[in-house]
Amino acid sequence: MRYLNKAIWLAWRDYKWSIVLSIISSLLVGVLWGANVGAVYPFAEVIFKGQNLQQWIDRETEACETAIREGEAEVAALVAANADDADVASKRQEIEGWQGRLKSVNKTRPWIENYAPTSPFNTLLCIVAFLLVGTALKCLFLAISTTLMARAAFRTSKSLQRQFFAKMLELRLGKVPQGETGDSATRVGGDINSIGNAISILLGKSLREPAKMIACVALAAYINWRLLLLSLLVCPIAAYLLMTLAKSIKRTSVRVLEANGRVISFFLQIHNGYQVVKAFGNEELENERFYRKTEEVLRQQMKLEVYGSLIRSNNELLGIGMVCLSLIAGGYLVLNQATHIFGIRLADKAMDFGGIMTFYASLIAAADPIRKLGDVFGSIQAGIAGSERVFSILAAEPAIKDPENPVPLHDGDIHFNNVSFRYNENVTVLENLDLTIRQGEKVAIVGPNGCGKSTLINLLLRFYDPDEGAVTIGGTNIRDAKQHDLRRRIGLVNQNTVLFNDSIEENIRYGRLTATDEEVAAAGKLAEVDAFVHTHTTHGYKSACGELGSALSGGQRQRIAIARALLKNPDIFIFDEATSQIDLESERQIHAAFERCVGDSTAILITHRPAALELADRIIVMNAGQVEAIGSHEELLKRSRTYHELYREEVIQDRQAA
Ligand SMILES: Nc1ncnc2c1ncn2[C@@H]1O[C@H](COP(=O)(O)OP(=O)(O)OP(=O)(O)O)[C@@H](O)[C@H]1O
Repeated sequence: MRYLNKAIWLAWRDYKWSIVLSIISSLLVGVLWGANVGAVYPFAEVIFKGQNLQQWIDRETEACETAIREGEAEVAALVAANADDADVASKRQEIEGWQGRLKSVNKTRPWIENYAPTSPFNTLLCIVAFLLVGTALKCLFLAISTTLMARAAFRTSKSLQRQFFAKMLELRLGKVPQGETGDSATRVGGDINSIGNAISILLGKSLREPAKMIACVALAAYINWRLLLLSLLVCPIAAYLLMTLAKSIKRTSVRVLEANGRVISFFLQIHNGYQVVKAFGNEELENERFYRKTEEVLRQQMKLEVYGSLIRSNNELLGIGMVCLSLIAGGYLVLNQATHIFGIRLADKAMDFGGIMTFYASLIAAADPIRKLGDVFGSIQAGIAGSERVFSILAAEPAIKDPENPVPLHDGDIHFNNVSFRYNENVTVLENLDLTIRQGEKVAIVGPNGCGKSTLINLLLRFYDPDEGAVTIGGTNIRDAKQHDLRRRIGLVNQNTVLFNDSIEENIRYGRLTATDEEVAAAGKLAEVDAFVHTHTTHGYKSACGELGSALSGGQRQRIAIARALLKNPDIFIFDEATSQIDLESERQIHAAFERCVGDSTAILITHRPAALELADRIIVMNAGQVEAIGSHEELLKRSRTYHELYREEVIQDRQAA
């Protein structure tokens, strides 16, 4: 509940007035509900007996006065006969009951005499009009209450979604476990919606229905509080069952959310990797796996349904239990015109027909909100479960943070200073690595697969922080600068080029959102996007790239990525080459584009390709997380065994490809 309270506090902070007005409207709904039930009394007492209100008040006054007179006579007789004190006190209490009743009748009398209609039929019309107006007003306040609360709840859940999105971007850096995509998708979708739903129910229905219930219970208490207490005897048992079920509902709600996350993760994985599934003919297997995952959701959802129906039954039985107890006891009192059952006083004075009918009506009317509250339990528990999952993410500290007092970065050489790094405890990826890349220099980094080349770039971009050592630019540790200040200087074209599902033009503009159409076109031209955009696409730069750039080839995607990085006008250009996706002609075009685009910037090229090595002033050979050798192509062929091997393999591959 602690986390759901946080969500409620957020709603309160931002939408106070909506909530206040909604709560006032809810309370008015309750009052009007009780008032409508109160109309049963005049129906039973006045209309059924064919009287008007004036006749009724006269009859009431006479009945009270007679009862008081007879009671006082009985008390006098009891005192004279030296009867038991308790009997005398009990009789006196009864007289006080009638006196109280007479007092209220006398208070009402002027109103009835001045304003009430004189014929029974007109009295009936007035009661019907009161019912109609009361119900119309109740509907109006209900609409106001639900609309205002929905506004506050939905806006809060949208704001939570925005916070979650920003947090997700913040948290995706560094060595924190990232969780499954589907799980995050479930949190930002289903979980946050369940929070909104719970806020709306907690501050709406959960106040409105009890308000209705309280109004009815208050009316019942006014008529006969002792009988009401007797009716409420079933409440503790029902409350205990409710608490037990609430715990189970919360636990199961968490399981439903988690299982749903797994279904979505699996769906996304197969959705993206469908070609592999098809190519290996594993459709049956994946259908079977998906079936099992959805079965798990179904199992938990069915459990939730059973708990929900148990809560509804519990509440319904509570309502009917209250009514049954009062039916038996109240029926006995009225039929026997008694005030005691088994020697226990249950009424101040003998109850009349109208009184007991209104009492029953108010208990039945109180049972309806109790039944409705049965439905809200599941939603509130789902909201509690959802809020725990969402707020635990919102409260998480990012692994990569800006320093409290950031210093500005200046252009200059890049130093990897005795850097060691591991993604997990067991495997060291970079070990005591020292490397300097001079400002404006073009270097190529080569090395066998998995030797840590991309990791080096990840550290330079501060996607991770080194475990030991430091990365500096122009003598400043990049950890002392703002992340934005660092990354705005770097243009990245990485191995798995990610394009968004937008036009080619907009994907290029992503490098600098303020770039004009002309600047975008110029970057496209320089990066050789022009070479395919006019011949291979239907709408030129306006053509869509497809989801993750799926409508384009690997080489085309990389050229768009180069144009995008170029538009940023970076000080440092990083090009992590995905050689496997690209044929020799595309590779040539990409290298030409790269050479033209880099200009005076520092350029780091991660490649295996012999052709690309010609673009570099120096070649850095990495092996097993360390710099093994640095030099020109000719020097390295002589000095570095690793380089020699790599070069030979690539040249053979190129020959075969040609
Ligand atoms: N996010 C990660 N979590 C855990 N281990 C990782 C992660 N990324 C890379 N590694 C591991 O770190 C090592 C270095 O990976 P890196 O991507 O830096 O190699 P690389 O030299 O760029 O390889 P390639 O030439 O194949 O791209 C590999 O053993 C890899 O399995």
